[in-house]
Amino acid sequence: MASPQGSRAPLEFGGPLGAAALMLLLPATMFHLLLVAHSGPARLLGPPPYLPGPEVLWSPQTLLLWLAWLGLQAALYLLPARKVAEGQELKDKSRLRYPINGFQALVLTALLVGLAVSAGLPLGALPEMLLPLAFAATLTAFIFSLLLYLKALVAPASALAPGGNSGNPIYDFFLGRELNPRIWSFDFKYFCELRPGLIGWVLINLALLMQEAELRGSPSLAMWLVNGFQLLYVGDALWYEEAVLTTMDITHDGFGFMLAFGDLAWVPFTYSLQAQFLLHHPQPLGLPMASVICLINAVGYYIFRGANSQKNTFRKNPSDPRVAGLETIPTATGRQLLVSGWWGMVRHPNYLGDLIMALAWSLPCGVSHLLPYFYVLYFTALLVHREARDEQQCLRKYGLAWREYCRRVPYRILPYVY
Ligand SMILES: NC(=O)C1=CN([C@@H]2O[C@H](COP(=O)(O)OP(=O)(O)OC[C@H]3O[C@@H](n4cnc5c(N)ncnc54)[C@H](OP(=O)(O)O)[C@@H]3O)[C@@H](O)[C@H]2O)C=CC1
Ligand SMILES: CC(C)CCC[C@@H](C)[C@H]1CC=C2C3=C(CC[C@@]21C)[C@@]1(C)CC[C@H](O)C[C@@H]1CC3
Repeated sequence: MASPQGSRAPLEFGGPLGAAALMLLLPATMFHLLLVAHSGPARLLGPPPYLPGPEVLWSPQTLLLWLAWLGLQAALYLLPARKVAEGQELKDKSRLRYPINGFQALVLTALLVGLAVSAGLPLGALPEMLLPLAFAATLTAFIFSLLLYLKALVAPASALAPGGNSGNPIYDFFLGRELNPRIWSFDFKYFCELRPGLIGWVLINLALLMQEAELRGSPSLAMWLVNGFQLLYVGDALWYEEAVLTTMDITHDGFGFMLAFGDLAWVPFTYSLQAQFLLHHPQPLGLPMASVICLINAVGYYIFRGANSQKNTFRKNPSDPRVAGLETIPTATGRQLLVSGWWGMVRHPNYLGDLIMALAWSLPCGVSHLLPYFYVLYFTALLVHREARDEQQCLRKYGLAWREYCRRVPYRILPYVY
């Protein structure tokens, strides 16, 4: 039996009360966004146009469709991978192995969807099903988190996450107790983080584009831009899938409601908000403005990819010629911290690039509504909070060396501002 050994870990997210509030607030926000996106006024801060009854939210066919989607992605996950990567060292000094076939899953999904559409599958009908689909995803996330919580009760103490084991059931259910819950080699957290939600997001975007084409004869330039930018982002995440193995979600956070809901429901149904908005609120966009927006996205992507690749290359092999010339700070753990290049500009250059891209995804929606800028606002809050969490973890890991890094690189995300 697992013992609640993590009571020493400081409570995050406002403790049990904060966790309980977030468990209500996050699904409520997601449904609010889905409802207002296709209402006439589309007011982010206004009331929803109506409160959906159970007949709108619940549909056994939609639940089956959602489960079939999860099943398809699980089957693609189990296909032979081009590479099997090792994760970070665990408490018991072992390392888990992960298949690297996410990009392959994206391509195979695209082929299957293409075949199904040419055989008459009405993909353009998907936008009408977003509410019941989001409900099915939320329900699945709740039940799944409950099963994960129960599974952790019989997990060995070495399998538990540093947080998420406070002894308070609400907090632990939210944060997740077990670090890498698996059945045989099937890793639930790694699977959920990158597959059903991320690929589902671009599929929803595509369905919205197709419905716009049905409604108006052809997709608008704004819709093309949003689809293109977000496909690039998802394709990039799956192409560089191995990098997710060093994120705090995989190495530090347990798998509980926060990540299960975030991965399965929040990502596909709220990250597609701009495309949902555009379907119901067409925006004129000329070529000059579209070019400026493409440039903003390109700058964001350049910083995001440059920073992530520089750190990943350095972590894999510090003597790689692409990073060997960079200045570093030694730490007591034997690892080094980069203090020049992208990581000498601010302490989280990858977040800066990500935020610039977030802005580029909203700009095609014009400036008449605040709603499509929800992602920028939410993402800024998420990254500021995430940066603070990472900072605490790095301070614990690297102590004085981290303080020295903060002295030499004083800004966190935005040079000279924050
Ligand atoms: N769209 C979305 O919803 C989200 C997107 N993201 C994106 O995912 C990506 C990964 O983000 P995230 O996991 O938060 O964190 P990072 O990729 O920024 O990783 C942080 C880790 O990098 C290492 N590190 C920090 N500073 C240095 C340095 N100077 N030199 C070398 N190593 C350093 C430390 O780990 P160590 O030393 O152990 O290697 C630290 O814990 C980002 O691009 C982010 O923008 C993240 C969250 C949500
Ligand atoms: C529901 C809450 C508000 C919190 C949910 C957080 C999750 C949505 C995010 C936590 C970390 C994530 C990462 C990504 C997607 C969003 C979640 C799952 C990426 C896969 C996005 C693409 C990047 O290239 C890598 C990211 C890793 C972290």
